[in-house]
Formats: sequence, structure tokens, C-alpha cells
Amino acid sequence: MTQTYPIQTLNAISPVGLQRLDRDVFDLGTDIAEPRGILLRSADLHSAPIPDSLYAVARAGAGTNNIPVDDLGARGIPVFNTPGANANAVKELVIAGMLLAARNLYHAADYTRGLVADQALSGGDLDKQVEAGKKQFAGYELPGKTLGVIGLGAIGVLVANAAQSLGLKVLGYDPAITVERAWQLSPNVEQVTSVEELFARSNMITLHVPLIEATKGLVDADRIASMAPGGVVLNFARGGVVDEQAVIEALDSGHLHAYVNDFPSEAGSVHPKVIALPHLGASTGEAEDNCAVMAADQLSDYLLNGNIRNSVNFPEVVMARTPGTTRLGIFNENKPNMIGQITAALAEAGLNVAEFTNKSKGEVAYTLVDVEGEVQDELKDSILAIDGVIRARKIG
Ligand SMILES: NC(=O)c1ccc[n+]([C@@H]2O[C@H](COP(=O)([O-])OP(=O)(O)OC[C@H]3O[C@@H](n4cnc5c(N)ncnc54)[C@H](O)[C@@H]3O)[C@@H](O)[C@H]2O)c1
Ligand SMILES: O=C(O)[C@H](O)COP(=O)(O)O
Repeated sequence: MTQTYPIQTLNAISPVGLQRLDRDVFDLGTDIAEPRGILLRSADLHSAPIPDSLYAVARAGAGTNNIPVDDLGARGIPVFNTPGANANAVKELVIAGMLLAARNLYHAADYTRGLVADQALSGGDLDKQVEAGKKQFAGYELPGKTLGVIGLGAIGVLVANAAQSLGLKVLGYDPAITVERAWQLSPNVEQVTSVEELFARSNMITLHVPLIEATKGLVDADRIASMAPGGVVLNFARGGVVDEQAVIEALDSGHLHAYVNDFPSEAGSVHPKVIALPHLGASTGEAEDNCAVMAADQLSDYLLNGNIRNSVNFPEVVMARTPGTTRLGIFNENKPNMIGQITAALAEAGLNVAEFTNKSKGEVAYTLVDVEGEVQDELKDSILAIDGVIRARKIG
């Protein structure tokens, strides 16, 4: 009988992605007691109990701060995300945010709505008031201004390149930029070596970093103060990356012109110089499809083949299946003699290794091994008995 895998879906996951999961193999539902996989977007897993049945979590999106990534890693549960799959959607919203701020579009549209809805003006009276009122919304153009991009990953690189083609001078800061992203970055984007320099030289700052300990409150009072007067902060990363109180004080003093963000808060959303959107960055049909397809494919490949792609807590481990073999997936602490002990246990069980791969990431490592011969249930127990082995799975 074919093994089936129950998958719990949280949030609205695009049907285009869900279609990738063959219903003969995967049972999908929102209310599954013992899931093998969880497929989600922004649902908070920090306070949810994690069942022992769970093999993997797939985040249809980029940010994984809603998931207890380290705890799951310590239990041998990979967390996947979908880098780049929603990057264009966010880039377009950031460019829109820059224009909203520079041309005062939000307040201008609100003004004209009020002329009709609140003041009941029409005809010539309306025309007169439109012309009389427009001067208060006069803005500025982007060429000649400097944009500072913090985080040059999937989104930051697209934003930097697009802004540069709109005529802005673009500075970028990312001490851990990958070679792939560096290749994608326009040569006209100037990389700076400190976040302080970026603030001091930028009229607009846009954030494209994950919310982690190192990025909490990255935009603070001192850094804002170092910007030229009339600056704009764009935050489509996560609310916690910005010290919002410091931003509000700078807006009140007139030092900052606008704070455009995707993370409404009680204090921020009602401020007249804050434009807060309801976490819309990835909310396009295209991005939702891309993310769901990528997340579903990664989850399916892990459950069926043990392959790990785009995991935030385990290394990339992908190995072609060897026909006529049984596959085992083993998570272990990254310490000496783990591979020796695992292969000794296989030899002890009389199994011949056809293919073997082992990679580590930080404190943990993952082994995929295809073995020839009959794999007895006792083998799993003897592998689990090795000091440092976290989890072992016979994949079939
Ligand atoms: N508003 C939305 O709907 C929306 C959509 C997608 C992503 N996001 C947020 O944007 C973040 C970035 O997404 P991405 O797809 O570009 O991720 P990514 O992993 O491709 O890029 C993140 C980049 O940030 C860099 N970085 C990490 N710490 C840094 C620091 N202290 N200073 C400077 N750079 C640092 C990394 O080196 C990496 O290059 C996500 O983690 C998520 O929180 C929001
Ligand atoms: O990190 C992300 O990918 C975004 O914040 C999108 O979140 P969402 O999938 O809940 O829209």
C-alpha cells in the first residue's frame, strides 16, 4: 500500500501550489491532528504545539520569524521557505511607496475625496478648490535623490536595480551578500561598508532584511538623526526592524517626511505622516502562485525523497534516487565521528551503501543514504541509539 502523508495547510495557499500535491499521496486539510507536513504563510507557529508526527514545515513566502526555526531544527524538522518567489511583488510595492511619499499621493487623493464626500463640491467650485489646494501636495522627483538599500537579497537587489533605473543614486549595505546576488546587482549600485554611512548619505532608506536578533530596531533615533532632513523610511521587511517610536518622533519634528510600511501598529497607523499598508507585499496572484508552487514542491520532495532545498535550518542536500535501494534520512549533531558511526551501523546490519551524502549547517548535519538489501525496523533503533543522532527516517 502506498504511504500517504497528511499535510496541514494554514492561511490561504494558492490552489496552483496545492495542485502540485498528488491527492493519492497527500491528504490536505486545515484541521489535521497528526500532520507530516505543515504548509503555511504568516500563521504564528510559536505558540502552537508541534506534534511528534511532523516531518517538515514549508513557508510559502520569505520571512520565517513566525516559525520556531531553531526548536524545529533541534528536533530534526526542516523549515523551507521560497526565496525570491515574491520578490518582484515586493519590489513593485516599494517603488510605489517611494512615489507615494515623494509626491504626497496618499494625502492628495484623500484631499480630493474630501472635497466631494465631505464638502459636497461640484462643477466649477470643485475645479476651483482642486487648483487652490494642490500646492500643499507639491512633491519632488526621484532623480538626484539617494536611496539606501539595507539587505541585498532577493528583494533588495531588485529594488536597488529598479531604483537606479529610475534615476536615483543607490547605496547598498549587506555584509553577507551572496555571490549570486552580487552578480545580479547593477554595477551602478554603490556598496557601502557600514550602516551608519548608508543612513548619513541617504534621502530614502528601504529595508530588506529578515527580522532576527541582529536586525531588531536597526532603524533607531541616532541613525534617523544622521539622515538629511526630509527623509523617508520604507519598511517592507518586518515591523520589528524599526524603532517605531523613534520614527514617530522624527516625523513629529519634521526631520522625517514619511514612513511607508507594511506593518500597521496602533500608534503608527493613525499618524498623518505614516502610510501603513495591510501586509500587502506578497499579495499578488503571481507571487502567491510562485510561493505556493515552490513550497509545495520542496515539501513534497522532502517527504517523498528526503531531499532538502531552501531550508532555513538545514543544509541543501539533494541526491538522485538509486534504483533498487532503500533511502534513509538521518539528522545529527555536527560533531566528529557521526558518519563513521552511521556507516558502521549500516555495515552491522549487512547493508551495502550505494550512495551517501552528508552536509552540515551550523550545529546540525543531514545524511541521505541509499542502501542495498533488506532494511529491518531495528536498524532505525540502532541509528537512533548513536549519541548525537537527532532523528532517522526510512524514506522507502
Ligand atoms: N512585506 C512583505 O509582504 C514581505 C514579502 C517578502 C519578504 N518580506 C520580508 O523581507 C525579508 C527579506 O526578504 P528576501 O526575500 O529579500 O530575503 P533574502 O534572504 O533573499 O535577503 C535578505 C538579505 O538580508 C541580508 N541581511 C541579513 N542581516 C543583515 C543585516 N544585519 N544588515 C544587512 N543585511 C542583512 C542577508 O545577507 C540577505 O542578503 C524577509 O525576511 C521578510 O521578512 C516581506
Ligand atoms: O515574508 C513574506 O514572504 C511576506 O511577509 C509575505 O507574507 P504572506 O505570505 O503572509 O503574505
